[in-house]
Amino acid sequence: MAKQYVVTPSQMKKAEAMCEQKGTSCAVLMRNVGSAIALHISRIVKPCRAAVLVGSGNNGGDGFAVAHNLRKRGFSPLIVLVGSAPKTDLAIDCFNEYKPDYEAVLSYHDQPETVLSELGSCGIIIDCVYGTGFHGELAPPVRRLFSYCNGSAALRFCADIASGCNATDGNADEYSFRADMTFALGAVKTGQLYVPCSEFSGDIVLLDIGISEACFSEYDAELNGDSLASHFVNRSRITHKGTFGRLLNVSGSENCIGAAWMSTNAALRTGSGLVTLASVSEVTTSVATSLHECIYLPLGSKTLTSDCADKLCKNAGTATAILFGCGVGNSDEAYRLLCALIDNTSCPIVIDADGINSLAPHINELKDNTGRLILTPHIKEFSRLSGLDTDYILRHKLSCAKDFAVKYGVHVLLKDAYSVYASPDGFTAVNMSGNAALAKGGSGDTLAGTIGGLLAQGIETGNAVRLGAYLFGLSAQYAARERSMSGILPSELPQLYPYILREFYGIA
Ligand SMILES: NC(=O)C1=CN([C@@H]2O[C@H](COP(=O)(O)OP(=O)(O)OC[C@H]3O[C@@H](n4cnc5c(N)ncnc54)[C@H](OP(=O)(O)O)[C@@H]3O)[C@@H](O)[C@H]2O)[C@@H](O)CC1
Ligand SMILES: Nc1ncnc2c1ncn2[C@@H]1O[C@H](COP(=O)(O)OP(=O)(O)O)[C@@H](O)[C@H]1O
Repeated sequence: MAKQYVVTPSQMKKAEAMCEQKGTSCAVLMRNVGSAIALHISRIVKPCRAAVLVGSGNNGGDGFAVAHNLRKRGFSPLIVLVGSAPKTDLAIDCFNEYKPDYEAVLSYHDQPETVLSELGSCGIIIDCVYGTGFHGELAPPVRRLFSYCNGSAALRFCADIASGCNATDGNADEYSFRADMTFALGAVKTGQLYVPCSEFSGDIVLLDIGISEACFSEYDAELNGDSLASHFVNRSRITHKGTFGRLLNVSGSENCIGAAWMSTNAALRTGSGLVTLASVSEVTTSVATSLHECIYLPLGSKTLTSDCADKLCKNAGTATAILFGCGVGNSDEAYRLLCALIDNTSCPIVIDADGINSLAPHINELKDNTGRLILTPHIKEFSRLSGLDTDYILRHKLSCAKDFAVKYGVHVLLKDAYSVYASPDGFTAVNMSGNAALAKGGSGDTLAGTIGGLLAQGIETGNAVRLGAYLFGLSAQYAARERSMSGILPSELPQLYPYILREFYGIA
C-alpha cells in the first residue's frame, strides 16, 4: 500500500519529470488518466451520451483520452473544444489518435448555442478544460458555459481539479465548474483542501495514474491511507486485558452525558483492554446503564471541579492514555484538573472540546513534556487556541496546524471535512476519509474516544491519531453504502470498526 501525497502544481511537475526519468512517459500517463477515469465513471453511471469539455492544454489532452476510453465502455462521447484547438504536443497527439472515436467535435467558440443545446441531452459532463495550469479568471463565455453546466441535471465530473480553481491556494473564480466528483490525478492538489476550491470539487477521488511513491521527492503533506491499518494492534492468542492498555476518559457533565457515552463507546470499540470513565456521578450512573464493559469513577456532581484532582490523579497512575475534555464544560476548574493530570502522569493525553476551550487562554503556559499532548480542535476551537481568524485558518489549514504544533511542541488534529494532522517536528498529514454524515454533534466525541482507545494500546502517537481519523471517516463511508448520510448517527459508527477491519484489512 503505497504512500499518497498532497502536492502543489510545481511539486507535481517534479514528480511527473521524475516519473519520465524512471521510464514512464507523460504520454503514457495521459493514457492512464483516460482509462482510470473512464473505468471509475463506468462503475457509477450506465453508458449514456457524455460531453467532454476540453481545453487547449494537457488537461484537455486527458479529456481526449477519457472520451476514447468511455467509448470503449459503451458511452457516446461528444467533444466540446472550449477555447482554441489543442496546443501541447501531448494533447495534439491524443486528439489525432482518438478522433475517430468521438460522436462529434464541437467548438464552443464557433457554435455556443449548439453546444448548450447538445449538453442538454448528455447524461454526464466531464470537465477537462483547465487543470493545474489554470491562472487568473475565467473568460465571460466560459463562465456562461459553466453556469449552464452547473445548473444542468447531468452528473458532473472533473479531471484533476475543477476548472476555474487554483491548485495551489484554492482560490476560485465564482463561476468555476462545480463537480459531483473530482478525479485527482496521481496526487491531491493542495488547493483542493481549501475553500472555495473544495466546495467546487464534490467528492475527491484520488486515482493512481502510474506515478510511483518514489517520484514524489517534494510534497506539502502525506495522505492518510490504508497502510495505516498496519499499526493496528495484533491480538495474539496469549494475551489478557492488560496487554491492550488502559484508557482513562475524563468526560461529560450534567448537560453533556452523551459526550461521555460516545467517547467511551468509541474507545471500547477500538479494542482498548480497559476503559475507565471518570465523571460526575450523574454521568457515570447514566452511562453505566448501557455501556457494560467500562469501569466507572464517579467524581462529585453536576460538573468536574479541581477538588477531585487527587482521586483522579491516583487513578490516572495506571492509565496508558488519557482523554480529557468531551463535554466537561469550559471553566478554570477544568483547566486546573487538566494541569493536575499533565503534572502527575507521563502517558499521552488527548485534549478535546472543553479541554481545548479551557486550555486556550493559558496556551502560553504550556511547558516541558508537551510532546505527549494531542489537541483535536475543530476550526473554531483552533481559532480560540491560536487567535487566528476562522476564514484565515480555512484557507491555510496546513501551515496553521504545522506552525502551531511546532511552536507548542504538541500534536494537533485540526478537524474539518479534510482534517490536518501535524506533529511537533513539523510532519503533516491530511485525512480525506469521511463524508457529510459526520457533520453532526457528537462526531468529535466519537473521534476523540477512538484516538484515545488506540493510544492506550501503545500505538505511536502520530500513527494513532492518523489511524483514528482515517478509521472514523471510513466508518461513515461504510455506513453510507446502504443508508442516507442524513440519518447516520456518530454514536452508531464505532460498531462498524470491527467489520471494516475484518472486511478490508483481514484484521482478526
Ligand atoms: N504533464 C504530465 O505529465 C501530465 C499532465 N496531466 C494533466 O495536465 C494538466 C496540466 O496541464 P497544463 O500544464 O498543460 O495546464 P492546463 O491545466 O491544461 O491549462 C493550460 C492551458 O489553459 C490556459 N489557461 C490557463 N488559465 C486560463 C484562463 N484563466 N483563461 C484562459 N485560458 C487559460 C493556458 O493558457 P496560457 O497560460 O498558455 O495562456 C493553457 O493553454 C494536469 O492538471 C493534468 O490534468 C495528466 O495528463 C498527467 C500527465
Ligand atoms: N462534511 C464532513 N466530511 C468529513 N468529516 C466531517 C464533516 N463534517 C464533520 N466532519 C468530522 O466530524 C468531526 C466533528 O468534530 P467536532 O466538530 O469536534 O464535533 P462535536 O464537538 O460536535 O463532537 C471531525 O472529526 C470532522 O473532521
